[in-house]
Formats: sequence, C-alpha cells, structure tokens
Amino acid sequence: MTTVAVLLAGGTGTRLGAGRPKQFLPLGPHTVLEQCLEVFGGCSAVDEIVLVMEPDHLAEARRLVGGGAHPRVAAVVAGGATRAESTRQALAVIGEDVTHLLVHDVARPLVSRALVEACRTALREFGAVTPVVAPADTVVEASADGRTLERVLVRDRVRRVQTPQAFRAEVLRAAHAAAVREGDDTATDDCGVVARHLPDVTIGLVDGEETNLKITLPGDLELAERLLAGRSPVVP
Ligand SMILES: Nc1ccn([C@@H]2O[C@H](COP(=O)(O)OP(=O)(O)OP(=O)(O)O)[C@@H](O)[C@H]2O)c(=O)n1
Ligand SMILES: C[C@](O)(CO)[C@H](O)COP(=O)(O)O
Repeated sequence: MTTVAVLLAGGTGTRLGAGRPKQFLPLGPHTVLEQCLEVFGGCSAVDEIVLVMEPDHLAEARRLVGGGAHPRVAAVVAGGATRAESTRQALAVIGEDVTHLLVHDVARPLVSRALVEACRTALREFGAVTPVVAPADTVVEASADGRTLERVLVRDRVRRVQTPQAFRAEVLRAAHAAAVREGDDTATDDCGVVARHLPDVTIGLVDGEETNLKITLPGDLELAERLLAGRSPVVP
C-alpha cells in the first residue's frame, strides 16, 4: 500500500492581497509552504508528496524542493484554474499503483501530524474521510443576496470542514472523472466532489483542530504566527 499526499498550492492568494501567493510568505522560521512540507515530510503515514504549485511560481517551488531538504517530494506540478483542477493535475502524475491519497490545502500550515495520521487511519473504515470541527456559534443559511436569514440550521448536525482529506485512490479518481464528465466544478473541496458524484460512498468524519486554520484573509497570517509561536515543538 502506498500513500501520496497532494499539497495544494495552486492559488494566488487574492483575498489575502499580500502581493504574492501566501504559500511563500514567512511563517515562523520558514514559509507557509515549508511548514506544510515539514509536517507531511515527517509523517509516517506519507510515502510521497506531490506539490501542486501556482504556475508562475513553479520554478521557485522546484528550486526549493530540489535542494534535498524535502526528499519525499516526488513531483512538483502546475496548478489549474480551480482547486478541483489542481487536484486533477496531481492525479494525472500519480501512478495507478498508489492506493491511498491525502489532499491538503497548503493554506493550512498549522495542521498537526497527529491529524494527518488520524485521517489516513480512518481509511481502514471509509472510502473518504474529512476532518471537521463543530461550530460554537449558531449557523444560519442566508438568502441569495446575503441580506436576510433564510433558515436556522440544526447546530448539532453542522460541521466546518478542514483538510487533509483522505481517500482510497479509486474513489477520488472516480469522483473527479465524473465531475469532468458532467462539467461540474462547483464543489469547494474534494470530499464535496465525492459527495456530489459518488453519493453511495460513505465519507467518514474525524475530529479536526481549531488551530488548523486556513490562511485566507488579512490578519490570518498574524494569528497563525502567534499560534505557531505558542507551540513548543514546531510540529506537535
Ligand atoms: N486553482 C487553485 C486554487 C486554490 N488552490 C489551493 O487550495 C487551497 C485553498 O484555497 P484558497 O485558500 O482559496 O487559496 P487561494 O486560491 O490562494 O486564495 P484566494 O481564493 O484568496 O485567491 C490553497 O492552498 C490554494 O493554494 C489550488 O491549489 N489551486
Ligand atoms: C477545502 C476547504 O479548505 C475546506 O474547508 C475549503 O473548502 C477551501 O475553500 P477555498 O475557497 O478554496 O479557500
């Protein structure tokens, strides 16, 4: 059995507005990207890493991993126009012999190795797995224009979805193939692609981590910096 971790860094970071993709911004002693490579590179559950990079920064990423500091990186490929396309770019270079896949947002650099291992382990029971956290707030559905409350959701049943998401390889491949066939690129995560296109697959949930935040908006990087500084080992 072989497990490949797909690290998605194909985005440009428009909402953060830092002038360059957030994956190259400093975080602690490294960058956001290096922090992720460090976590996954040290996971016993991960055999190889495929890094998906924003096309204009492909050469920079290849230089970074070419120095020998990240020996588990097997390939660096160009990202697509959407997150789902970026996942498919990785699937295109991953061999059919690979049995298990992890897909992670590089924008979530504070993920712990324990969470990566928990997601991989849950694949013994499920075809797909995602970490989730329960919201502390009441959650509502807004109207299409966002100005009024449409529906109050049952909070006990609502979860916020994180990455890494884990898949038996044939499940993720089949789900993305169906999405392409049906011309559907609306899912915002890979478990969403499975849920939409392979509804018979049971997607398992594991406990995510509040600290596994997605660096998205201005201020998120400073928060990540403070959380990282508060840890004793760099990767718990
Ligand atoms: N075409 C894309 C878009 C996003 N991503 C990756 O998916 C993760 C989650 O995306 P997001 O937080 O939206 O990152 P960006 O696309 O960079 O940000 P923005 O949407 O603000 O431009 C990130 O690690 C991002 O690099 C990707 O691999 N390919
Ligand atoms: C995959 C994800 O991080 C799960 O919460 C999220 O859907 C990514 O959304 P984005 O708009 O691509 O940042």
